[in-house]
Amino acid sequence: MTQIRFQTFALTAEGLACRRGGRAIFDGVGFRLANGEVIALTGRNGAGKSSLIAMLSGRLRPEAGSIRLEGLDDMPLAEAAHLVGHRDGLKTALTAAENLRFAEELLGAPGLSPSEALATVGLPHAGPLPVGYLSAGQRRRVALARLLVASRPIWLLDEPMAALDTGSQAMLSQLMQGHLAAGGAILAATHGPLGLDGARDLRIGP
Ligand SMILES: Nc1ncnc2c1ncn2[C@@H]1O[C@H](COP(=O)(O)OP(=O)(O)OP(=O)(O)O)[C@@H](O)[C@H]1O
Repeated sequence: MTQIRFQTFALTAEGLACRRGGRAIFDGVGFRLANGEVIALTGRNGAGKSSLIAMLSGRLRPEAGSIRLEGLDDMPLAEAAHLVGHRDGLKTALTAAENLRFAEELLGAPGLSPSEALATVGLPHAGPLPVGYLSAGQRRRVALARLLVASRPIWLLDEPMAALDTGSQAMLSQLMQGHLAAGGAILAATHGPLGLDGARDLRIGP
C-alpha cells in the first residue's frame, strides 16, 4: 500500500482571466484541487491551457482572479508545485543523470536518486548519455523523471503523454496514480485520456 507523503492542502483558483498579446484568451476560470485529486485541463489549440499552467506555476500574471494555496504550512505555490511543461526544459549538452541532479538541487525536497528515477521511467541505461542524443520520447521520460527526484505535492503537467509510446503512457499513468495515492494532486493539460479513474474535466475556451 502507498504511504501518504503529503500534508493536507487545497489549491483554489477563482475568476481567472488571461490576456496575451493584447487578446483576451479566457476568463472566469476556477477550480479547487486537493489531496488525491486530478484535473484534466482540456480545450482547443490556443484555448490557453499552457497559459493557465504558466499562471499556476507563477510564470504568468492573471489579468484577473485569484490563486490560493491553503495548508502545507503556508508553503508558496511555486515551491509546492512541480512543472513539466510541453517543452521538456532539459539541457541537451548535459547527460540525463546530470539533468536530474540539477533538478534535484534546484527543487529540493529529495525523492528518488537520479538512477532510481531513470530506472522507474524505463531508462536504466540513459544516465551517462547526453540528453541531445535521446529520442523525443526518451527525452520526455527524462523530463518526467524530474517529478521523482524532488518530491512536491502538486504536479502541473502540460501534455504529459505527448511523444510517449503506449507502454510509456501506461508507465506514466501508474506514476500519476502513485502520486495521487500518496496524497499528491495533479492538473494536466491534455488532448487525450490520462488513464486515470476519477479525473475531473476542466474545459477552457469555446
Ligand atoms: N508569449 C506570448 N505572447 C503573446 N501571445 C501568446 C504568448 N504565448 C501564447 N500566446 C497566445 O495565447 C494563446 C493561448 O496559448 P496557449 O499556448 O496557452 O494555448 P494552449 O491551449 O496550450 O494550446 P495548445 O493546445 O496548442 O498547446 C494562443 O493564441 C497563443 O498564440
